[in-house]
Amino acid sequence: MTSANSSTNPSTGAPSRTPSSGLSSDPTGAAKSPPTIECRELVRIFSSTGVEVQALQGLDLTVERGELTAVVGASGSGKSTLLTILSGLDVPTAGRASVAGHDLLAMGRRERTGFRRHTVGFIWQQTSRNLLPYLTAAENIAMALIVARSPKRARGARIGELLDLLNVGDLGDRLPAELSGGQQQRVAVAVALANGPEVLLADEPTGELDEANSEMVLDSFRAVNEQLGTTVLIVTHDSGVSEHVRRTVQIRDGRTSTEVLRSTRTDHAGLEHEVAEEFAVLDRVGRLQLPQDYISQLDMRDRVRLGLTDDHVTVAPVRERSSPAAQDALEASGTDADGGPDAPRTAASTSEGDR
Ligand SMILES: Nc1ncnc2c1ncn2[C@@H]1O[C@H](COP(=O)(O)OP(=O)(O)OP(=O)(O)O)[C@@H](O)[C@H]1O
Repeated sequence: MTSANSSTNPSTGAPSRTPSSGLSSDPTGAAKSPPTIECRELVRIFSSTGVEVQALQGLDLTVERGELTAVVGASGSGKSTLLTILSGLDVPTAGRASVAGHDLLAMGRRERTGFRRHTVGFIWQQTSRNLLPYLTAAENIAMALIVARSPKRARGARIGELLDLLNVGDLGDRLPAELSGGQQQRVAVAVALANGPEVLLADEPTGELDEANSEMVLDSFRAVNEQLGTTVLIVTHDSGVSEHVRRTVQIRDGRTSTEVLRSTRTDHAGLEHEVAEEFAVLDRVGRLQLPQDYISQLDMRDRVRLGLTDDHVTVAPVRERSSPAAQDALEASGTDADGGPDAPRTAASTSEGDR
């Protein structure tokens, strides 16, 4: 089921903290820290040889401190563009973006360098891009500590801690070529954590790995998130990643379209169950994207009819009146020809009962 995520927490049924809405008010009234990542109406236009490509088309995204989030989307949907902006490697064309209190559009060169050195850690898809091939795993981490100007005397202990945290404690003396792809990525996570970043960003970190290695790497992200409290954002085209994170945001055509939130619920017998619920993202001006399969199934095109009831909104296809055959078929099925009051209920709903 897909519903707009504007008011309840799916795991408790209580008023939620609405992760995608961008609101930072706490329903309990307690003061709440600002989101670690916040994007509003983010636009990135690339111009090359006279052709403009809108990679991001007004993207909204809010990630609270300490969240572990995956951003998934098809090839070309804008995932890497978003990540290079959040890591300070690229600057958006318009909109607002901030990470750990740094305004990514207003940052000067010096702040940007400091931001990349101390605030964010980055993991690339290509295992070979993350590690220096002629240094051992431990030396790669040491190099990152030197760049971060970590005190020399603390480095040995920190390297050991990071290798243990990433479950590669016994592999510190190996060169990257002597490690499996999954082990290399786990060392890469350790390198990215060396500067003690508030935010860890990963671009397709499992893209070159088989299933078993992917699982291990994703478990490492979870361990880092839970044990260090680091905010983690992973972008991937692999929708299977959503099973490893509590929150998955789907990007379509440069904008966030849906979110899957996973939670643990306890039944009457005291047994715990993982529950995943899908929500449509409603932006600040009321726009949402209907899932493509809903649109196809109901053959919705160009315009739809909206209806407001006490507690939900309906979206119904508009049928052409001109075709008598279609009219007959619709009447036979008990559906109003123009998608009026008898029209079937469709995807978009803000009904409390639907959540
Ligand atoms: N430097 C660039 N110059 C021109 N167009 C670009 C540039 N970078 C990205 N694009 C375009 O922007 C769009 C989004 O690209 P992006 O790499 O962000 O998508 P993606 O979702 O990460 O795709 P993939 O999963 O294939 O890596 C694409 O149409 C791409 O061709």
